[in-house]
Amino acid sequence: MILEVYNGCFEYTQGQPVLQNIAFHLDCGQIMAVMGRNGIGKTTLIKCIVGILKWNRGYSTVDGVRSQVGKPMKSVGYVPQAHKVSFSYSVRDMVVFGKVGHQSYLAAPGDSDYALADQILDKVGIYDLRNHSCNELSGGQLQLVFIARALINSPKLLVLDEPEAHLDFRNQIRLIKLIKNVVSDNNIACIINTHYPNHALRIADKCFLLGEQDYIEGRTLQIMTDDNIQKYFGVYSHAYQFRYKDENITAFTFLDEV
Ligand SMILES: Nc1ncnc2c1ncn2[C@@H]1O[C@H](COP(=O)(O)OP(=O)(O)OP(=O)(O)O)[C@@H](O)[C@H]1O
Repeated sequence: MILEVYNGCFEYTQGQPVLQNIAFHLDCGQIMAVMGRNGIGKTTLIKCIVGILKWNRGYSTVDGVRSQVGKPMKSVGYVPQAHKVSFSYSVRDMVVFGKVGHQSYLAAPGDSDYALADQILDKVGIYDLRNHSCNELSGGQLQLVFIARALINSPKLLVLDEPEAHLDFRNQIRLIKLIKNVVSDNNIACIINTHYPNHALRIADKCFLLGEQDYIEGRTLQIMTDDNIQKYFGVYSHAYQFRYKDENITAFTFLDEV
């Protein structure tokens, strides 16, 4: 087991809980999609797991180590929600400095760090951008840079907050294939916050559906049902199945709001 959340509770304002008695675990090689309405607490959950926020009650561990505010965990590769901000670094430096960040602040990156960064940039599909300044990138390109940066430390748990937000269709597909490959090739685990149920159905072993009063989690196909979509999103949907390249695909069409 790589991640365990035990009875996690969190509130920003006393008496107004956002997360209540959250409990689940994730094994190596598994991907979990976290889904729920806007403002329900998905990012808050992720921030508690990576130690940006402190659980009010309960705890979480990654690879047996409890998350602690102010102590970034080397075993976690965290990619926050994309914000278009200015970075004058080149793409390569941005990725390499992700590694140095876990070493002494005096440590300068070496040739092997840059070689590794190039390898990861190639894997993520943005090798050609390696010498561009991050300031020149689109929101989607910058998002891919941050994913490469998260991968440079060989994390055991990859935590992605709406990574597809700025990506076009082709890059969305490339990203979910990349996540699936990175997780299985390295036998790591991944939590992904997403507003795309079809992505969850395509890559997630488990789903976590967060509601106002409760949550459900379990195997993706058991959680992502028309009834649960109606209950947790207030939307009528229709799930359909088909085969593509020897794979059984399940996908949703949204029909109307409840
Ligand atoms: N720093 C903060 N202080 C007080 N309240 C906050 C803070 N950050 C978030 N909240 C509130 O906590 C709730 C959960 O926010 P969170 O960002 O976790 O939602 P989310 O499910 O990730 O939303 P979205 O899908 O829109 O990204 C929201 O009501 C939000 O307004």
